[in-house]
Amino acid sequence: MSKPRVLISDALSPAAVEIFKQRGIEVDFQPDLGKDKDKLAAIIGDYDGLAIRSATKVTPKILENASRLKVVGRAGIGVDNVDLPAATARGVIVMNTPFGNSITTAEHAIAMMFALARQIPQADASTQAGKWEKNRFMGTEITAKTLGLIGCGNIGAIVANRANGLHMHVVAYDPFLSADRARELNVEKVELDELLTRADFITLHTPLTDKTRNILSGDAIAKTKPGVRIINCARGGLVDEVALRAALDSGHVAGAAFDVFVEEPAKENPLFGHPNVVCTPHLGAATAEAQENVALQVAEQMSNYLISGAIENAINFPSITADEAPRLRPFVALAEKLGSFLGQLTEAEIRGIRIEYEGDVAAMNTKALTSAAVTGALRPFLPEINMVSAPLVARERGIMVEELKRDNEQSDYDSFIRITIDAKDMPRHAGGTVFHDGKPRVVEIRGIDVDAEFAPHMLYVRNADQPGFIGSFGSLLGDSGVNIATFSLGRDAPGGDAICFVAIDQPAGKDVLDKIEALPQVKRARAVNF
Ligand SMILES: NC(=O)c1ccc[n+]([C@@H]2O[C@H](COP(=O)([O-])OP(=O)(O)OC[C@H]3O[C@@H](n4cnc5c(N)ncnc54)[C@H](O)[C@@H]3O)[C@@H](O)[C@H]2O)c1
Ligand SMILES: O=C(O)CC[C@@H](O)C(=O)O
Repeated sequence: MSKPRVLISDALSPAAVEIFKQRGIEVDFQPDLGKDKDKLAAIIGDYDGLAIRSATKVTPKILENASRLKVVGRAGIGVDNVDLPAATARGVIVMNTPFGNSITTAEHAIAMMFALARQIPQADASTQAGKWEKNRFMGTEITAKTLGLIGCGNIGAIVANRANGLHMHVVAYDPFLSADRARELNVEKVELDELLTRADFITLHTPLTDKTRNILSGDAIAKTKPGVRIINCARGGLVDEVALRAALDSGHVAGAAFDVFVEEPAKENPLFGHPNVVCTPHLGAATAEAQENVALQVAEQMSNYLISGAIENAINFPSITADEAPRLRPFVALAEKLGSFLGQLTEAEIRGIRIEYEGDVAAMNTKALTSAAVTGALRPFLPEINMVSAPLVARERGIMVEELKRDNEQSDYDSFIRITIDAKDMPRHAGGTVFHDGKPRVVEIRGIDVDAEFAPHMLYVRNADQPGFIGSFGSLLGDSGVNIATFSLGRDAPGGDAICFVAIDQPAGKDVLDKIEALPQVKRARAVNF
């Protein structure tokens, strides 16, 4: 059998090359190739593995040409340069290295805070220009100031630790930060509005998701303390750059230090040119130590997978042995999709996730299935979660994960999985099974029987069981140009609570959802995607 071949298309530490060679893998190291997407598309078909940082974009076009590609390894955390659904659809495992560069990135955020407080880049430029402007650069002390952390995961927690050492008071907004973890980190858990009004410095450490995009919007920036300084070493798009520029121009915001931008590479940007702005070109992870860590880790993980099939830190697949894989796969999909359905409906803090297994499925590898359920439930908030890290991520955030197994005397199905998300506002639950065709189906929502396959775009509607609803709902979708693919209905009693779960061919926009919610029988309407 020929040796597996790996392409490294970004500037990884050469330590990775050595690992691949030692493990008997052929390796091509072309550190600038990621910037040339046509050349990458032309040669990717020759490789079993692709090791990248952030410059290489793994697009559907690259994946179409990647006929033998089995694994993409990201030496770093964020996988937003990889089209995950396209990779998953082609059966390509995507791995990351969740912790290797966390300390380095936290240190960059702290360095940016000091650069802002003492205007070091500006003072350096002025001094080296021979100006000696001693009176121009009046700084601010960091000691006893309040640091507002938006996101308190791996990196946020390290920033909190360093800020405590600097005698700052740290307040944190993170819906997944438990009271115990906040105490352990010596941070005060607060809501976002309170953080905005209290913080002298704000630093962002969340992923970019639908819920965090523009978390510092113009409105949010307007609520901040006059003279606040803002640091973003997480992801471009968390802050509205145009609104921030206006707030810098007006003097409301005293300074901003950005490592990441809405468009990267950032050649032009609304923040550029402002005297109180400090920018770096996505250098958060750029230390020799972090790059060595992530390169070694990604090379080990990819080699293990290519040689023995072992899966570690995969974003899109659980750790499963070769024997179990075929039987488990449809139930993994069921657990993840049920979890994802409930996670997408949940806005409030999640306290617990319960997974009940009934019948044959109770005798399977429920650990992998529970990880799949937790991954699905938390991915709307934590897009980088994977099935390996899901139990730890839940534990660290104080989310209680409970597994119950029963025989199927009570159930109509050979195998049945029910998931309950216990959120601060209310519990939500749904159950499903896999039919002989191997397709996962939802068969119960809120205790009401339904029967629906999952589809990429769906509408979930809760309504009162009253005449006229189905007609007006169907007409509304038709008038809005939304085609119904499948339609599943259920109710608890005639004239009682009803549910409809509808697969649609086009995603439904907010305008359509607003119109559905305006129908007199409707209590709630949500778009969910799988
Ligand atoms: N600049 C760089 O070079 C660089 C390097 C490494 C990581 N990063 C980025 O830093 C970010 C944080 O990385 P991490 O390893 O700490 O991730 P993490 O998953 O450990 O932590 C992210 C935290 O954000 C929280 N969060 C999610 N949604 C939220 C919301 N709506 N409001 C508030 N908090 C929310 C989560 O609960 C979690 O605790 C990621 O976006 C990552 O890609 C950037
Ligand atoms: O590879 C890099 O330089 C950036 C890495 C960083 O953005 C990450 O998400 O790990």
